[in-house]
Amino acid sequence: MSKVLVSDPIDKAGIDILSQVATVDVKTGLKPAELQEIIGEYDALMIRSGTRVTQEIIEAGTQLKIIGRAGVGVDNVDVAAATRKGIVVVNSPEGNTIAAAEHALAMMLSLSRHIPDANASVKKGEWDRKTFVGAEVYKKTLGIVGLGKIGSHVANVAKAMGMKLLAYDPFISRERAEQIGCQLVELDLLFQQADYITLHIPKTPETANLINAKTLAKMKPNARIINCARGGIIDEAALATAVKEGTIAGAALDVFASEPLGESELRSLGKEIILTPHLGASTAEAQVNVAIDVAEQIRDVLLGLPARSAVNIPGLGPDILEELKPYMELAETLGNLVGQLAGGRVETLNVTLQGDLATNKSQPLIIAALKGLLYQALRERVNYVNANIEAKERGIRVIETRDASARDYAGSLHLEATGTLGTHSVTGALLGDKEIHLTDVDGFPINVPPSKYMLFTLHRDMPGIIGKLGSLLGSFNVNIASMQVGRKIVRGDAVMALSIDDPLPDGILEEIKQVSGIRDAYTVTL
Ligand SMILES: NC(=O)c1ccc[n+]([C@@H]2O[C@H](COP(=O)([O-])OP(=O)(O)OC[C@H]3O[C@@H](n4cnc5c(N)ncnc54)[C@H](O)[C@@H]3O)[C@@H](O)[C@H]2O)c1
Ligand SMILES: O=C(O)CC[C@@H](O)C(=O)O
Repeated sequence: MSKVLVSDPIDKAGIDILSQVATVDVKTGLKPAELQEIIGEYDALMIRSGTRVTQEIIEAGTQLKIIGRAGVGVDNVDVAAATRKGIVVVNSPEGNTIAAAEHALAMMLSLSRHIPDANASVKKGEWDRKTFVGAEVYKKTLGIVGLGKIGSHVANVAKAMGMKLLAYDPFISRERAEQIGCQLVELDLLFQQADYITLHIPKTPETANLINAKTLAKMKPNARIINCARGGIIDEAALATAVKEGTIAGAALDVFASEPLGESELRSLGKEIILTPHLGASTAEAQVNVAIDVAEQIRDVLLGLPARSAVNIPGLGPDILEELKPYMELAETLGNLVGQLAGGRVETLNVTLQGDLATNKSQPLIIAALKGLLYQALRERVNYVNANIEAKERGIRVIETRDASARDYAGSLHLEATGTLGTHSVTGALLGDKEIHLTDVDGFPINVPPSKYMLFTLHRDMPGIIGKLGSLLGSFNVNIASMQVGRKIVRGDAVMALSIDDPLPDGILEEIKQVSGIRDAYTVTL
């Protein structure tokens, strides 16, 4: 049975799902060295933001197949190191969207009405109504930096509260922003005009210290900043100075450059600053959502299925996966088959999406085809994560073609592999949207479902050849489950595809090649 380590507090709903397929150890609060010491025993690691999965941890995770982040941000995982080792990294892109958006809105209102300090004052026995006079958000301008999932929900609620919305997000269209009720503006204008600025962007080299002494100086003296996104987007020292000097009116931070927050000037400031300990995702609902979302993906990967929100498998979102999953299996089978027919070292793989498939996303199919192609060389070490990298390292050139006019089947996939021993091609389609069929081998039309053990011959279409081959296989006690001949012209060249019950015994392939009329023979295991 597989073993899963859960190293941060995760809702029981997730643990229950993992327990269906694995032994689950929950060990929270491990020091990096302790995690490094034990990670080698585990097939999967499930974390929240508390565990840092560094390159050292990944190197020590010799059995690791998947790292599941119960949340959005994977900045506490060395994704590049995981990718190099073929470890899938999954997250829950939407499970805590509402929780994080509501936390940002709560921060905005708390800042405006000084709720945390007023509450603390009453609890101390005071009744001070003068110090805590606030400001309304109604008719004020909210500047949203990052109009993704969380930013959009914040916009919807803020609009209902009567706020005017400005947004800065270079990756979304003006139309999309307008749909959400936001005016898309340049960052400087947002800084100059907003009464409230809320950050909903990832931390990247472009966004690190986006809020600094220079940008703070552009803001209005009544401006308040909310950061429930990522620490390090705000220069904390510059922010503390700006609040102390009245350059801006206040800030509410849920995330910090270094967590847990250590010694910080921010702690010494008054009601203008609100600090929470990375609570954006901490609602009962969000924790159930992210735990289930990620645990299901870990379960699937441990069962050999693809994950729906893998961050290191390019182009494979949940919607795409749902649609393309059967075709990915087709691509992988064809890749495995053509790799074995080609033998030797494959140098070029031509991937043609035919018929209805021509309008689909090709990247997941190419990855699956490469995974199949490299299986003979790498076995279980190749997966959807590292197939691309492994292919590049082996110098395999991938050429993608689309041919919507190919209409033999509604949608089919054609792979052609050229290598040191020549060129071979296979085509396959899905029958009834599910069942894989080989529809062409080396240009000869056939229609057979692939089976675990197969034998292909290239031969001259002439009387007696099938009988000779049958007798030869019989003499080696090889049972033929099915057989089909594909030919283009009568008595010309032909391909025979045989499904056999067991692998061919050693030496028989050479004897098959000696049969008069048989030009070549290939045995494959799928
Ligand atoms: N505090 C918490 O507990 C908590 C919880 C959930 C998410 N988060 C964080 O919130 C942030 C937003 O999450 P999301 O789910 O909305 O992500 P998302 O991917 O849906 O949205 C991010 C948006 O930022 C935009 N963006 C990227 N670079 C930008 C740049 N340089 N300038 C402006 N916009 C840029 C993107 O185009 C995208 O629209 C992430 O950093 C995430 O890790 C924090
Ligand atoms: O695990 C958490 O509580 C924080 C999650 C949050 O930062 C995220 O990126 O999803």
